[in-house]
Amino acid sequence: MTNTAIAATGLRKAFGDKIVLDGIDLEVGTGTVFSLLGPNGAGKTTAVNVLTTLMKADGGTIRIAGHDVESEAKSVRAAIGVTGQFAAVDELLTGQENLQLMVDLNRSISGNGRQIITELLERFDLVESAQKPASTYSGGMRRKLDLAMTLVGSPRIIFLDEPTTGLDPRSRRTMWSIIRDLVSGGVTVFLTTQYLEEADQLADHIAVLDQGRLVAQGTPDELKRQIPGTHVRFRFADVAELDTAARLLSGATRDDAELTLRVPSDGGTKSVRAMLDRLDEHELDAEEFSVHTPDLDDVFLALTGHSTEVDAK
Ligand SMILES: Nc1ncnc2c1ncn2[C@@H]1O[C@H](COP(=O)(O)OP(=O)(O)OP(=O)(O)O)[C@@H](O)[C@H]1O
Repeated sequence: MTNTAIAATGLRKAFGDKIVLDGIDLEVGTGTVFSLLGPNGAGKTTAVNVLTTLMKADGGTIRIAGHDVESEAKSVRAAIGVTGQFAAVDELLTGQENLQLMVDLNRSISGNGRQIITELLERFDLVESAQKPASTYSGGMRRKLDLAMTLVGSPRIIFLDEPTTGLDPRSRRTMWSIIRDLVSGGVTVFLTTQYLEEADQLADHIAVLDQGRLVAQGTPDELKRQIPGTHVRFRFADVAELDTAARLLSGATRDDAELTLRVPSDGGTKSVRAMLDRLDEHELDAEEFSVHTPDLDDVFLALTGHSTEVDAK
């Protein structure tokens, strides 16, 4: 048994002379959420297509659940579920019929198909609409049905290509909690998103894709620490304390009106503890204390030189 669910090395893909994936290496641990983050057109869907055997890479090797994507495509397909941006949902069929179709198509199902459908409808809160055509569903319901259809065969590795694009905040949160439940059940999730908050919320590991390359990889916190701007903020009871603290902590900038000090820091426990110890030595007690890390929008801007704002529509 391997602890790596997805491993890709030197992944390359071009359309004509447009290089979309320019030598990508990535590794996703079993039972973790990996988020491939990038703006529109960065190559996220292409990466998913190549990893899931839907498209042939021009170069590189990919192993999914220990199987080589090229020589063992069938085993790879049996191990994965894919939910794309363009839902597999048939608008004319009801929710239940869509799920039944997946059951009928999925020869590997061992259990009772009817029971699987009932459980999925309940789990995704779709029981009441189960007999209605999917054309009457909201965007959020359609996404849920699409994911439910992906789960019919109980895949252990799931690819979610922009699962919440276009959803309202409430439906997005519902989808997040469904994804978290899947992961707590041991499922590995490969998630693409243009929403930095989504990657921050869900992912154990984030890779930032820009112009065919991964420009950064790490945990959300590691990424945030890579860029300048992380700082620790203290608030003191009076100006005298603020004065003393400002002398003790190097690089601090003060705000006399707010009685706060802002001290550049990597936000790590070691450096924060050192600051607190220093204040403690002089019997200074901050009234408020917080570590500020930039959000992922800042990270993207710092790493790629452009924001995702205009694209994240
Ligand atoms: N079959 C194809 N033929 C030619 N060019 C393609 C093809 N598929 C994708 N591309 C191009 O490759 C680039 C990456 O597309 P891709 O869909 O992978 O990006 P993405 O990051 O998923 O973006 P989005 O968020 O818009 O889905 C785009 O410039 C796109 O136009």
